[in-house]
Amino acid sequence: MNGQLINELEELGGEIRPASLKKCDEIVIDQPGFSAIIALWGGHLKSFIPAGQEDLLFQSANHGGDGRFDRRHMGVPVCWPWFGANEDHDDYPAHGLARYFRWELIEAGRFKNGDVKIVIRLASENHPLIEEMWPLAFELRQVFRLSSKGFSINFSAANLSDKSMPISEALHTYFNVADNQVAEVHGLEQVTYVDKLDNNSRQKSDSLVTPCESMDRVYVSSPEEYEIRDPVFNRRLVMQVEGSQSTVLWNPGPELTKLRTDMEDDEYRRFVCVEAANVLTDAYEIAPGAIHQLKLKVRHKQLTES
Ligand SMILES: O=P(O)(O)OC[C@H]1O[C@@H](O)[C@H](O)[C@@H](O)[C@@H]1O
Repeated sequence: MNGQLINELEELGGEIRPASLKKCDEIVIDQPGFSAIIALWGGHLKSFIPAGQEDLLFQSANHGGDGRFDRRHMGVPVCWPWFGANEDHDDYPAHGLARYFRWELIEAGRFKNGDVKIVIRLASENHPLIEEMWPLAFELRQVFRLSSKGFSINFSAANLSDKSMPISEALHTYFNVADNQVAEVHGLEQVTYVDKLDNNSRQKSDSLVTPCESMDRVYVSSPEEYEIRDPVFNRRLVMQVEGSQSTVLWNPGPELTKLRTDMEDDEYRRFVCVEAANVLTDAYEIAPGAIHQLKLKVRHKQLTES
């Protein structure tokens, strides 16, 4: 990492925490209104804590294994260029490659209004293993905008190859909730979803989602705004998306969590994954030379605040 970037980061009240996760650095930003951590391993926004509040993002106490494709459940994993299992290679990791490689910091600064701006990049040409597993050249960027009101991620993918690139993807956010039994997801009422825990049957419901447990749903053609209400933390987490046609709602519940060696038995109680995605019928192709953007904006508000 070059010295100028480190100086720019320090001017923001930021620092590099060396070799913190999977032998990669983390960027730590400490501001009067919030603190945030971006792990360069996988390009995860790992933590975002507004002043005086609980983290908006969950981190598992279980660090998973040390292998490249062992996961740690936390923050905002980037699932790209495929979501779920790889259709052609059953030995490839679930949810693509982007979350398993080291991203690089390329910019640290501020937007005009003073919000913190951090830009990171993952280019296939820098990783021989990516080129072996996914022969179409690409460059990914995440532009993080961080302020006391919340965070946004502008994820972009450029197809640098001369072939169409088939994509299914998600910003697989692990939201931190005090108790999934009373947390509620609003805004997906009357939207058709594919229920992966019920033979991929298509369902629709009139009501908000609660408790947020033992569910694995893909809402297709979903709206651009939805939210989590957390009565214990007394807050709403309002999500606005662009470039995302699907929303995935996931919580493994007690039985599936017990079967996992990479999550503690009771941790399912403390997160809900609400994922800005393009999957199933919303999967798409990026034309040669084209760029696709997926944007997620998360604002925290008090429960009664409009
Ligand atoms: O890869 P992770 O972080 O363990 O997440 C796994 C889950 O991710 C969800 O997005 C999928 O819908 C689930 O089917 C899957 O089990």
